Amino acid sequence: MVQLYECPYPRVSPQDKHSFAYVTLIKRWPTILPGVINTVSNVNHELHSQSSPEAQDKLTEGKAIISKISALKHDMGRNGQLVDIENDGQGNVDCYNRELATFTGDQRGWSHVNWLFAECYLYRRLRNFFALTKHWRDFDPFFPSKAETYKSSSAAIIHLAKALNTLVRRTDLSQDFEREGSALEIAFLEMVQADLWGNATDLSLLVDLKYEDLQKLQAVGAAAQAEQAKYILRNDLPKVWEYLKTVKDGRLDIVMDNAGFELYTDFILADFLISCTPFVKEVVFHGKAIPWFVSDVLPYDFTWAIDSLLDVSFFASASKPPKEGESEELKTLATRWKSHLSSGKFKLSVPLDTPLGDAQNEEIGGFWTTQYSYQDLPKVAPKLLEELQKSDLVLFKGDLNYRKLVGDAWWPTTTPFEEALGPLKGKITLLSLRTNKADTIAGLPEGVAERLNKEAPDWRTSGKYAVVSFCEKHES
Ligand SMILES: O=P(O)(O)OC[C@H]1O[C@](O)(CO)[C@@H](O)[C@@H]1O
Repeated sequence: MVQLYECPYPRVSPQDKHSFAYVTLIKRWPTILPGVINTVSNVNHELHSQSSPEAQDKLTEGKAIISKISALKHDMGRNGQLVDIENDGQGNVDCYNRELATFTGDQRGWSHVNWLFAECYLYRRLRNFFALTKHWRDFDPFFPSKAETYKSSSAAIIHLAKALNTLVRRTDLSQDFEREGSALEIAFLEMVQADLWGNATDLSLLVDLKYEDLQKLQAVGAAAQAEQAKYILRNDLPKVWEYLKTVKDGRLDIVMDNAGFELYTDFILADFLISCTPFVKEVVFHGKAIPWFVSDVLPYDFTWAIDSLLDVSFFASASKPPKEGESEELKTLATRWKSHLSSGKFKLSVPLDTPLGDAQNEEIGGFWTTQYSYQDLPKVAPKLLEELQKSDLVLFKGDLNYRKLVGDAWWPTTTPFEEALGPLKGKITLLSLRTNKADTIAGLPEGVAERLNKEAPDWRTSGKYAVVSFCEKHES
């Protein structure tokens, strides 16, 4: 077995009752799992009225999925042990089972196990229940909620479409970009911040999200951005800008997080860099192979997000539907993105029509749904590393990616971010855009954690604060 990186600090676990891991175990998973049961039950309900043998077969399988999920939830609640994942032919089973075998006694119980491992295992286990069936293999139980939240984001979507289309129409934008405070620099900062705060819309956290909350989270526009900049606890964007100015016609990779609005902001940033700057000529997007942490991007979500912008009926039923002319803005944007896809300027790292679960069988598409921290990426996924090394900048979106970058450990908060990357440090040029939704954090200036512990005790997990962390590749 590969020798994994040994973190000098303990990994977060629900054993610590003050941790967000504990809150997840006792409150969040017990909400997410019944949500999946509901979605399956709704489909089952429809099937009851259909008499075909196929429908009846599907119904029987649906009932079996529901009982497996209920048993899993029950196990969690009584500190049962994590059990081996059954082989379903979809990859990554061995890596989970191998690591699980190294946990002894208490370590294997839901209340004690390493949190990062347990969460990844949970989504792989859920996938297993569907993958083992004939009729539910392509079913994403989180799709309805992803689609609903995307629709509710119409106001911010329209705002950003107008803003980007205006920038793309400007012919003078990249003139004089070397100058401090140039128009291009200001636009860049705005687009990156939209992408950063796009990560605040996370369905796994916002299970009871109300429409008004969503609007607040998605506040966009220069004034809102300036206001929100106060909440960025470490901000490497000036360094990123200096670095980007040295890149010409480069490649950006985005290790995506959530579908819907966050994905939309990823597209916005990617398109801005391609259409308005000389720095980037292609963007490679990396998604997940299986339904993951509720709202992560699957191959289907990727194209669906663009197609929905072209489907006038989709946003027509939103609480803030597009006004006159605004559908045209969405159409202009989506048509440009489609042409980026056909010209190869936008690329998904796996074929666009990859069925659910299939990408798990390969290192490039499957690594993101393993349990591994990215500190172990060089050892565990050397081919993926080689691929990422072709990129001028690898952008990691969101909280889970951040947790994996720093191994989800209790680092002292002032530990340099580079150091927390362990063996990944210096292997690729990377930028992490993360709104804080879990305890682990590194790279903060002295005194920040102490101040916030008094002023805003939930600063590590509320999603209101953020960190923007950059680390350059060292030539070897
Ligand atoms: O979508 P993101 O930003 O990766 O966040 C995922 C969320 O789920 C968690 O993993 C907890 O379940 C947190 O780390 C985070 O709040």
